[in-house]
Amino acid sequence: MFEDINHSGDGGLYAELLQNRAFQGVTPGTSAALTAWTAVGGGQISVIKDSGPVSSALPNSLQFIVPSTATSSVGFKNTGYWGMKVQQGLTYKASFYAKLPSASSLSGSITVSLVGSSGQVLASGTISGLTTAWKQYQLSLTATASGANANNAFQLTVDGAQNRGKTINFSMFSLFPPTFKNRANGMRTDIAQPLADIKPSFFRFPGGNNIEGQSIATFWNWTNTIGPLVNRPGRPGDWGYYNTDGLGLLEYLNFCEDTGMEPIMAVYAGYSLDGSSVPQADINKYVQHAINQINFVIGDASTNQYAAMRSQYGHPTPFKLEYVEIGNEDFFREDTYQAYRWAAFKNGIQAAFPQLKLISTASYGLKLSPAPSFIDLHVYQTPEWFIQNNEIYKSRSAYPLTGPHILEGEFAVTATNSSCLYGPISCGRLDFPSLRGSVAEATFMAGLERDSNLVFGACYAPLLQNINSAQWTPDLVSFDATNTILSTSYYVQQMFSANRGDTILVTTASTPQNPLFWVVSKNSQTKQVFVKLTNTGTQASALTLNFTDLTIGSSGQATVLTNSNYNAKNTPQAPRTVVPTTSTITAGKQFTYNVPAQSVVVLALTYA
Ligand SMILES: O=S(=O)(O)O[C@H]1C[C@H](O)[C@@H](O)[C@@H]1CO
Repeated sequence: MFEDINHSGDGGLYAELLQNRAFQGVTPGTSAALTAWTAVGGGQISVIKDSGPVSSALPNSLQFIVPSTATSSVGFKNTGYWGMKVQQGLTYKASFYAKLPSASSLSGSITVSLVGSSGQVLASGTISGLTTAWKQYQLSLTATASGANANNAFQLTVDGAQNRGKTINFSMFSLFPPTFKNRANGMRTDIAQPLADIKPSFFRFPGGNNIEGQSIATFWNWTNTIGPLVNRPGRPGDWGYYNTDGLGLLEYLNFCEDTGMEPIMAVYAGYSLDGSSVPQADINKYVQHAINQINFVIGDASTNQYAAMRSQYGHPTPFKLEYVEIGNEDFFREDTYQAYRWAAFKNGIQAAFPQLKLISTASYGLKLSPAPSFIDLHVYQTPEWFIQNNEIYKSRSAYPLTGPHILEGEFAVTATNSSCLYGPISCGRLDFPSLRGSVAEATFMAGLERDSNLVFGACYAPLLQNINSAQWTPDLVSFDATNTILSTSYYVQQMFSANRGDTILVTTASTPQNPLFWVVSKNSQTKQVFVKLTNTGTQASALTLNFTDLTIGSSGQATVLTNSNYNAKNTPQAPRTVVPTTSTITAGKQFTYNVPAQSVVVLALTYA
């Protein structure tokens, strides 16, 4: 499940290295408008509302003035998102728009470089040919040395003595390292690769809260997130920072394709976080907006104008799309969801796309018409809750198969104190996932797998956090400009997802369940059996497995996540405290496996 929370996108998975690259959403003339930008050599910089902006989407420019007393090189630099990684041998793609606001000429060229924390030049190039018209300049910068740390910067300078008193306006800067699968405007490789390594089957996006807008006026409007970056205005995100929307609808879809994930795409459903609902009289405009969004994804480019945009931007064929989510957590405004919003979107979208599976986001059991066939349920709880509720969906009377099928679209152990699930660290909130929490999540997930005739998908949330700016902890993967920290819960997601059966095997327990929990499945393609086990207790426990119907190979692989400290965590200071270990075990039609204390185990067996 992905949304731009904790700088998951801007400053995270989206590989743009420059923060505040286009002065979106800032107030000209303020110091905040210059976030991440600083002057070099006495250059004078300020953000102005440009009378002749680079585009209507980007009204602000960086105005740079060479002091009349300049004697050496002067300019400015961007320090990235709490730093930026510069690696020797990598080629960085830099670009920006520039113009001379009044008839003048620049003597010499602009030097564009990557500089280390003590000013050493790590890469450098020059551009020239500025005119009084906006023009985009692009250059590749190959680093001849690595930055000693993350405190590197992207810098532009001119010869001060030669250009005293001159003014240059700039906008839409960009600096990209090599990206995941070399996608233009793509993803940061050392975050995308661990996500791909989970072998996820789907990607729920773009929210979560971040689709809803703080107000109706600022909902996630997909049309502002496609096309050339210079035409993307960005928007005030729902987690306290402005979203550039450089990571937009097509970038999400390309990422899904590059990692083999199927999108579970949300559409804005007319409820925003200030509690407002789009009035019934206006709702059909938003339904059409959603239909257009879906046509961008799966429409016929030869007949539909929004599908034609997809083709124009590089993807002529439709993407794969099976599920569309109607809003997010609309249980906060069940009155309007029940009265008209659900029906408007369900009926409107289903008429246009009969094959799509539409997911409700209201409470389970809320009477909706038409009745939803799919529903997204969220839970943030304590380790004990997840263990005690591992059979929550087992009851056919409480959850009939004829009722809505379930996406557990957000779940995580967030705290150790049930009266403080969303509170501060001081009252029991987790800063990073703990082994205890991850064992509890695995116990719950084993139950979801056992009930996968009702539960069609599950995903941990939130996915990512930049440790310099987190609004929500714990998160599956943490990072800063140079490091990525995979949590104990990350390993649980990976162990469960990468070892996936297509058929659940019924088991009869010879020992009491608690503190042992399990789910057994087989993959009829690979002829494998997966035994997923948790031991929530503090003592190892021997488990004898008898396979009555299958001929099991004599050896298998055991992947184990455990630690003697039940509260152990992978943190920036100790990122690999708890990592899975894999070993070969003796298996067969009957064998005993000693399940380690406080552990998550996946036994991968073969069958004839
Ligand atoms: O403040 S919350 O509503 O609890 O926010 C939660 C629920 C929401 O869908 C998601 O964006 C967020 C954390 O993943």
